[in-house]
Amino acid sequence: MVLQTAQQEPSLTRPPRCSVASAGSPAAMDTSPATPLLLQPPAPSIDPSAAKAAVSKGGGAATAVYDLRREPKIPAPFVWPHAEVRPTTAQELAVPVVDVGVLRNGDAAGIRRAVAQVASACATHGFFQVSGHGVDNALARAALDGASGFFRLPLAEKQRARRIPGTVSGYTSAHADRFASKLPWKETLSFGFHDRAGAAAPVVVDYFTSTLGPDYEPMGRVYQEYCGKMKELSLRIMELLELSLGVEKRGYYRDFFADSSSIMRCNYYPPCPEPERTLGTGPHCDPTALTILLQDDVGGLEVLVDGDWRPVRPVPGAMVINIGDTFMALSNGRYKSCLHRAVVNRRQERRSLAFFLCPREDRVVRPPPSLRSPRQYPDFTWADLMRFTQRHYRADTRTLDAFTQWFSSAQEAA
Ligand SMILES: C=C1C[C@]23C[C@H]1CC[C@H]2[C@]1(C)CCC[C@@](C)(C(=O)O)[C@H]1[C@@H]3C(=O)O
Ligand SMILES: O=C(O)CCC(=O)C(=O)O
Ligand SMILES: [Fe+2]
Repeated sequence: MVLQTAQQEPSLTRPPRCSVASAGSPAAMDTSPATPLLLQPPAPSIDPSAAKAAVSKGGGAATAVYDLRREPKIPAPFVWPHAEVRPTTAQELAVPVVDVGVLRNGDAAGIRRAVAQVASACATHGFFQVSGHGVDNALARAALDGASGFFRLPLAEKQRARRIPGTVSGYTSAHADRFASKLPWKETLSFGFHDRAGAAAPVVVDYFTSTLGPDYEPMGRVYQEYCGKMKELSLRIMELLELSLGVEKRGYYRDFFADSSSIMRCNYYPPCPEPERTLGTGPHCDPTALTILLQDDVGGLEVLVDGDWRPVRPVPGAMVINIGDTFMALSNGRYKSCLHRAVVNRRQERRSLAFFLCPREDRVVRPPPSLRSPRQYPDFTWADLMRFTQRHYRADTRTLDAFTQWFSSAQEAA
């Protein structure tokens, strides 16, 4: 890893008043000028050996070089509080596999079954898996392998796509450019997928070619097609959620997301010499509306159910679905955003692709009339919540509550 001086994140006028802390998570983003660590993942199956940490000073900024391939134990910034790395219970979570293909062929009994499965999952832990999703294996495989190919590039090449401060797009290693502690043991590559009335401009292809060059056009095309399929699947799932909530206006959620500003995130979790002391992704609810997760066969996703962290076993060909904070607000709290995390292991790298469905930035998040009273959350836009998570608050187990307090106090003061 190479230490560099952090970019001072621009801050909005009124940072959150509340110094909310929950489950040991930081009250608000640590905006002190952290000296970020860049985690260069070991090539696969490298066993750590003797530690070598050299600290050298240059130009007034302290720089330290860690080589995670050699560290016998993980650097302090990656060590999480025990409360958050609590071990997993052995018992896997029985997550229903919902056949969403029934929506395409109008199978009334199948639709009733799917609606009942979704209602039951969302009334408890909020996770379900989907089959009949229409994403062919070759495309899913290409998207997963594309992620491996990118994360195996030399650090300097990946850094050409480094995250733009204050936004979610780009490459990050351990979020070391944003946080000074509880660093997640992962690298990520995120980019936007915007479509208007179902027509998607080649924004993903453009992202790869403009950020990384024309050689990355094929990779951009894979993810452009993949994101298009994810959006189609998201809208079918919105139909099932609508039916399961008894929303009187058919198409309310589907129309709400017809225009979208979604986020695609590739997660890469290198093997870790001390997996029991860190996390790949810390305990959180997704601030977004719906997450479609394609995971490889390694396993690591865990859901908090009745105080226990329960593994979600990868089901070949299925995709994992969970609702996030924005949909919790769209259902006026009827469905809860799901609390989950990702653990790492000693032996195997793990990849997961998360497609986060988000409304158009300026769309006001408001539940359908039949679910509106009493209102649990204020009207807000996705741009408001997104900026909150990118500039003021590290998304954790109670992001929407913290956001609501911050947003309401900012409105009162205005
Ligand atoms: C809007 C987002 C913020 C995060 C990426 C998307 C949806 C999930 C969020 C995240 C994964 C929740 C856990 C903390 C986080 C910082 C992370 O570990 O990556 C969150 C993402 C982010 O802020 O980059
Ligand atoms: O990698 C996983 O299994 C989960 C990742 C996740 O929750 C996220 O990126 O929001
Ligand atoms: Fe998540």
